[in-house]
Amino acid sequence: MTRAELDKQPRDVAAMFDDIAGRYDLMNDVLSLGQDRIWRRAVVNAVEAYSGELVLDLAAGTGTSSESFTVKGARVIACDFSLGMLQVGARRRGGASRRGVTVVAGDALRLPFADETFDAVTISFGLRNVNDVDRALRELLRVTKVGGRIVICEFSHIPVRPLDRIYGAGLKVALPLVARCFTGNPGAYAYLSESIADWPNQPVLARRMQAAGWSDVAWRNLTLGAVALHRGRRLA
Ligand SMILES: C[S@@+](CC[C@H](N)C(=O)[O-])C[C@H]1O[C@@H](n2cnc3c(N)ncnc32)[C@H](O)[C@@H]1O
Repeated sequence: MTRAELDKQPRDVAAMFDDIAGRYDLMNDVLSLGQDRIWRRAVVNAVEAYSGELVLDLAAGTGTSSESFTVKGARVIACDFSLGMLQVGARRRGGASRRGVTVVAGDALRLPFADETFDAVTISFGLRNVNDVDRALRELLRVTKVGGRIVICEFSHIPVRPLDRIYGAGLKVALPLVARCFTGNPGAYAYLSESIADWPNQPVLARRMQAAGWSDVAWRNLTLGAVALHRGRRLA
């Protein structure tokens, strides 16, 4: 049973996701009470990928969202460094390159793509797990075409402080408890609540995106701010 700590050592993070890959999508539905489907739909709308475009779905995991980006004809590269997560997804889709989605193993801190490859890049619930967020934001910028866009979906903070504290305390108790019933790795879900509590709030993440070189940065809260969608553009 492997769990990552808040220093987010890449080996621990990848091993933790390898460990929970089989039940990952089921747990998302259970723990979010189905809200994850609403969040994913919001990401697809924000990415707005069209025919002829190439989209990078970074930290794609099992690729639950990846296929949705192909609906209007875009092609998607689903990239992750957990081979366990990628394999579960590829098995489910019937292959590593199916229905407009191609799976590529890679690290967010050293993306295996040339400069200015993608029309849009997106990362859902992945950035929080990367041990050098600013470097990942710069890598994402590097592989995005000038004029291209980024959409980040991540757990965030309810803007009303006392509510956020109550919510955080609830997560700390509930996540490992529920995970104990459904998975053999409650530690991974203790890490989830700890990493959410430790994650910067919406304005701070927006400033870090700007510092990495992203322009027109804005965000929108989902589920009262429990999740936030940040967007930006590469202008130069
Ligand atoms: C919570 S899952 C999110 C999966 C998927 N995006 C989703 O929305 O369900 C986080 C994913 O980030 C991946 N990840 C974390 N750090 C990474 C890195 N440095 N490079 C590539 N993938 C990474 C993990 O392997 C894991 O699959």
